[in-house]
Amino acid sequence: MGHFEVVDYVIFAVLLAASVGIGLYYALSGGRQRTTQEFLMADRNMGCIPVSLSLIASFQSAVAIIGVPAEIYTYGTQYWFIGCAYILGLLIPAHVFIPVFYRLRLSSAYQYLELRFSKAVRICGTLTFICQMVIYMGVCVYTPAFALNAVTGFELWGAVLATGLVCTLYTTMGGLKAVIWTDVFQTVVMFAGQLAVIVVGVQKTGGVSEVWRKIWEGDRISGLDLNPDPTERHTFWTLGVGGIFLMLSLYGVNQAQVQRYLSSRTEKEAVRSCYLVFPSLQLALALSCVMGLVMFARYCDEDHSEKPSGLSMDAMVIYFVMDMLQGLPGLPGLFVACLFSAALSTISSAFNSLATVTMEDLIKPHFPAMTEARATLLSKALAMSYGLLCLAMAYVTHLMGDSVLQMALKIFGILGGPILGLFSLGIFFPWANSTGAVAGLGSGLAVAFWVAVGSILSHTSARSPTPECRVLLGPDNTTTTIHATLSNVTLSRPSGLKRFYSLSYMWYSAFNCFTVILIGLIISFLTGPTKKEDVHPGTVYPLLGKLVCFLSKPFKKKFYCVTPLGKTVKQWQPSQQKESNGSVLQQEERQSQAETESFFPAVEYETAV
Ligand SMILES: CC(C)(CO)[C@@H](O)C(=O)NCCC(=O)O
Ligand code: NA
Repeated sequence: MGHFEVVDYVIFAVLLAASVGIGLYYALSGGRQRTTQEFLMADRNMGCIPVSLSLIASFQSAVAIIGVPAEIYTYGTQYWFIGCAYILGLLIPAHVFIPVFYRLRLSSAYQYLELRFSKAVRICGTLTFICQMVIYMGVCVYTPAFALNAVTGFELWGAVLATGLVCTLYTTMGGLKAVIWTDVFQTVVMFAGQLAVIVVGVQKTGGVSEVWRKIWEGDRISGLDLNPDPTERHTFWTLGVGGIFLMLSLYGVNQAQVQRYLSSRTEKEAVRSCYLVFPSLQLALALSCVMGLVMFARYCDEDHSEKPSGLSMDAMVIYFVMDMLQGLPGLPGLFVACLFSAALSTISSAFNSLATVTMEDLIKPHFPAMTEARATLLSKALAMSYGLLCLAMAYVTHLMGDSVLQMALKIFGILGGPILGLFSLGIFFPWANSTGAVAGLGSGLAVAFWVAVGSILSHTSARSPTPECRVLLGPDNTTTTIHATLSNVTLSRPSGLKRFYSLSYMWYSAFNCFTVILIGLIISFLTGPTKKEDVHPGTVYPLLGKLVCFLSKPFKKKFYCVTPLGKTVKQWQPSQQKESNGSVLQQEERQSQAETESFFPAVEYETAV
């Protein structure tokens, strides 16, 4: 099993070489990466197409390429309903988070936390983000190397090292421009590899109708599961509603994505790129779900005995791919390139965003006099050290033993959920104060770890039955017996604290986000809520104001704690002055604008940038 021919190695080598080539190109062209503006922000001059492809690439790694088919193969197509969460999960970032962040002209999303709350909140947020991305990176580097090694004997740590080093090289040389343009190229390779497996797989399994018949008879197409039980692992509610919060934490407030929005030429271009993510992300989801279905059709009526035993479901996906692509020179290489493209594009985004927050949030504030040359050099050194750290994290992942998809989504929920809560507290609740924010984040993280560790220790993490496909395809009476036994198992539910621990991991983002908001608001009201005039202009999205705008005027005024965004901020943006000059402003807005301007302490951030 798993013979690579010369052409396969060539394709893989071309991928790595092209990525390094793009890095080299941006190291030598443009401003030659001599300013942090270029290295970390791509000169704020990107168009929407590369940005949108780069946005999908950030969180679509080999984890999704291997993990989603494994999920579909084992549990059926219920996971596909996460596609419903993409609608609000992208509309809200496009119309709430992007306007707030873009108009403040930030470099790092965490600058927002200082403007809205205080330096302490900013540092707490940054540290949480660093933990999240470093742990996630470990999973990303490890996954393709591990899966390939299990099936093909591809050297495990060699592959980990190659990924880590190549990625560090082009990220360090070419900055965000190289990261975005390699993402574009790598996303195309990723789609091509998945498509190749599906086309060849369908052909070898007997054509589309045969594949469909097997999937249908094997009961792999899941209906809409509307079970409201929050401990049920995957239902429409956990995926379609819980998934929205997962998407918000990734596409709304994650630095890797915010940095791409901020690198866009205009705010409109940033919003457009967010919209363009929708079809591509649906395509990515569909490709990996279909791959899982084809894998099912391929193996459901086959004897499993010839397969290597002890392979995890994730490794089984690679086994399937190699099984399909053997004897078609170049295609195994294309798939390996697909896996590593997905991984590289994610890891490079992580390196660059980590270098950015470390520089902008942890180092620069303490050394305001640092020269641009030194800051850029230091950013490069940071990108490189995170590269080495990620190799170490790959080893930690090696010691865990969850399915990789579940592991990645849990990390997003446990650490990303509280970060989402922190930003939401600032953006939607003008009363929240700095003490409340720190307390909220702290308790959010504590509860998140409590539930996560509790679920590991009590082994009650909600699990659906895992039927072997062979069994389901057996004679009718066998099928019914098995179903009966399985539903009995599902009926006995844990109680008390155990039930709390068995909360579906798809709810982690939402649950942890709400903990932060709730505790944050309680503590804020106890310690004295922030007064309207103390809120930094442009940092609050008047959600409540918009919701009650049909009510009476005094009521409306009460809820508009901060000037509606946009108009005000454009006023003090010298570069955008022309745009707002022409617009006719309402009396009320003009009034609050004057009010707002007087509260701007000459906007240090503007002058710094
Ligand atoms: C981020 C989502 C959930 C968006 O569908 C998806 O890309 C996914 O499941 N990602 C898993 C993490 C990863 O691929 O690294
Ligand atoms: Na990726």
